[in-house]
This record gives sequence, structure tokens and C-alpha cells, in this order.
Amino acid sequence: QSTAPVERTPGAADPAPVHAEMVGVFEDFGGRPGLDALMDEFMTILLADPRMRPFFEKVEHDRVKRQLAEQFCAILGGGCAYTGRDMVAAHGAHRIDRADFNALVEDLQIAMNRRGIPFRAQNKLLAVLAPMHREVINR
Ligand code: HEM
Repeated sequence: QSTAPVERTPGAADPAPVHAEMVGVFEDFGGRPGLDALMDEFMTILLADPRMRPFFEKVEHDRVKRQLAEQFCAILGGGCAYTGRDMVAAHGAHRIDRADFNALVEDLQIAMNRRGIPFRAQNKLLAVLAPMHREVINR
């Protein structure tokens, strides 16, 4: 199976090429409106989860949701540019371990299920997020 980038129409913004395994996945998430709705759901779940609430209760929810939607849009080949901090800088003020990481991924999966995102599309995203534990976990 080829992983060569798929050709896109060149445009002024010229986003990064979409990798073959991501073709159709952004649409499965409902495009950018779908990602924004997913982040509303995700943040609601995080704040209701006693394991996650301490991390998220004091941050600017609208900003973090927007940056997450932007980052996921970029990952999924939606043509967005991520403008937030890198993962080490974004998480350096928080002490995050493996259990915290797993709990957050669990909550993301609940949010994706509630939004009816196909399992195959969920797994494409999770496969990209999983190795990011190296930058996010800092204790
Ligand atoms: C693959 C996993 C993760 C990804 C892709 C991710 C992504 C992001 C992004 C894009 C931001 C915004 C960046 C910015 O502020 O410029 C952010 C912020 C944040 N993340 Fe994560 N994150 C992940 C895991 C976690 C985990 C496991 C926790 C804690 C349990 C966490 C807690 C936070 C908090 C509290 C903020 C707000 C930081 C602040 O403004 O002080 N994240 N994350």
C-alpha cells in the first residue's frame, strides 16, 4: 500500500500534502465544523472526569479547544496550519504521567464515539497521537 502524498490543487495557502492513509478521514470527522463540535464534547468530558479536571479547570477552554481542532485538522489532512505551541512547551507547566495520558485518550475516544466518528477514522488519528506521549509525558 502506497503512503505517497496525494496531489492537491495548488493554492495560495498551499497546505501540506495529504498522506494516502488520511484520505477521507478529515471528512469522516465532519471537517472543521465536526472537529470544533468534537472539541466541545471532549472538553465537557475532560471537565467531568475527576482524573482530568485538575489539568483543565484553570486553562482557557476556548483557546485550547481551538488549538486542538487546528492541530487535529492539520494531522487529518484538512489543510490547516497549527499555530499553537509545540507539545513539550504546551505541557511543560503540567506534571503528566502515563496514566494521565491514557486517561485523556480514553476521554477522547468517548467523545469520538458520542460524535459517531467511524472506528476506522478514530484509529487513524489515534495512531498519530500515540507516539506524541514522548513529548507530553514529563514525569
Ligand atoms: C497526544 C496527546 C496530546 C495532544 C495531541 C495534546 C495537544 C494539546 C494542544 C494542541 C494544546 C494547546 C497548545 C498550546 O497551548 O499552544 C494542549 C494544551 C494542553 N494540554 Fe494537551 N495534548 C495531549 C495530551 C495531554 C495530556 C495527557 C494532558 C494532561 C493530562 C494534557 C493537558 C493539557 C493542558 C492542561 C493544556 C493547556 C496548557 C496551558 O495552557 O497551560 N494534554 N494540548
